Amino acid sequence: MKLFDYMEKYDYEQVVVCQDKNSGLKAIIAIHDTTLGPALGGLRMWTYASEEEAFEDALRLARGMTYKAAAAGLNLGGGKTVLIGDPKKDKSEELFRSLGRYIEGLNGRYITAEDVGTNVEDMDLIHLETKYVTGISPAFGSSGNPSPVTAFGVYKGMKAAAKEAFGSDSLDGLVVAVQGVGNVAYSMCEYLHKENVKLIVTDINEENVQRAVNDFGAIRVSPEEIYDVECDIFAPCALGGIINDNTIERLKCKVVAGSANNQLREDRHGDMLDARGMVYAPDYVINAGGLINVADELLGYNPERAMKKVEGIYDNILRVFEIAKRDGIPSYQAADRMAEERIASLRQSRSTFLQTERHSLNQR
Ligand SMILES: NC(=O)c1ccc[n+]([C@@H]2O[C@H](COP(=O)([O-])OP(=O)(O)OC[C@H]3O[C@@H](n4cnc5c(N)ncnc54)[C@H](O)[C@@H]3O)[C@@H](O)[C@H]2O)c1
Ligand SMILES: CC(C)C[C@H](N)C(=O)O
Repeated sequence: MKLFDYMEKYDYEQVVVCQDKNSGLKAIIAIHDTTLGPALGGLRMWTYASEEEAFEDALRLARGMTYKAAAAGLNLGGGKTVLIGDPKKDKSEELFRSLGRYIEGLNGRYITAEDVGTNVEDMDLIHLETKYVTGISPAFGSSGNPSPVTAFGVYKGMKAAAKEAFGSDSLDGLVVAVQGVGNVAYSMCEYLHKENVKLIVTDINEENVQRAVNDFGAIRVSPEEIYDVECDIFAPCALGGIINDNTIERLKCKVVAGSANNQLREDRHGDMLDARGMVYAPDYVINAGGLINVADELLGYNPERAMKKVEGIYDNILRVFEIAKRDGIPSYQAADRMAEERIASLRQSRSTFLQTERHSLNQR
């Protein structure tokens, strides 16, 4: 990847490469766009096969956060951090504190939170070095683990997608195939199980599969089989890029709705879903619950207020389908349009000069 070409193509503001030999820190903080506010996005810890893969992931995920915040109506920009390492073996206090110092150095341009491979304890370590971290322990007045709230939003968004596809938002009796039953999907399955959904699950982590089988009577399949099962809704809840040339032909569902970020490997895969008459609930609209929840910390965290906003994902998903029909475009494009229009209109209004301390003549 040619870094500057890629940054210019999607108009990224900044990429920070963090290295600390002592703690083993190798991390990339990508800030995509801060028109709407500070870039808020999670910290992913993953065993990337190459540095290039890590850069690509950070950049793609950061841009996704810009769109997620804009579409959710939040006053936040988009950013993300990837930390190269194995979350099962490579975590240490020094590692997260070292990263915390880099985040502090950005002076609030970027605020972090949990993502795949990180948890509340990791955020608490980062918090020892910087206030620019959300999703820390509730004892600090924070919102804690965002995953159950993300799950609630995905559940609500899935109901909206069912309404579009089947004419009713009841999920009772439907079959949902879930790829990856980790933090978000486990809580999502709880909601689905209560609504009498038949669950088919897969995961590369045997413990997680077993938990879903035991707790929700889910049927297990292998990670490869999940694309071939007969189901009403396919819920991608693991990693990105899984809607692609190899998988679309195999899917036997009417709806794709899940928590994973960057589900479409390329935009054209959204066109392919549309051409096959499938209802796709755009990833960053349906999975915004965790972001909405941690963003509420910036106002002084109020769980009732946050959950009320997360419920709005139902209407937001319906709004995306409306725009898609109105403009004759696939749903992923409709979501992009909704987000881009909000950023463009606020960019315009922010061009008005506002006096700040920095410009004050009193400073002379
Ligand atoms: N946690 C949040 O609040 C949140 C918010 C928005 C989006 N997301 C996105 O949702 C997805 C899941 O997040 P999470 O926090 O639940 O992560 P997690 O790590 O707890 O869960 C992911 C699960 O997917 C499994 N998995 C990985 N590769 C797989 C494969 N090829 N096949 C089957 N299973 C596989 C993992 O073993 C794990 O159990 C991620 O894409 C994340 O970026 C999470
Ligand atoms: C801010 C966090 C809750 C980010 C979350 N991992 C997401 O992708 O939305």
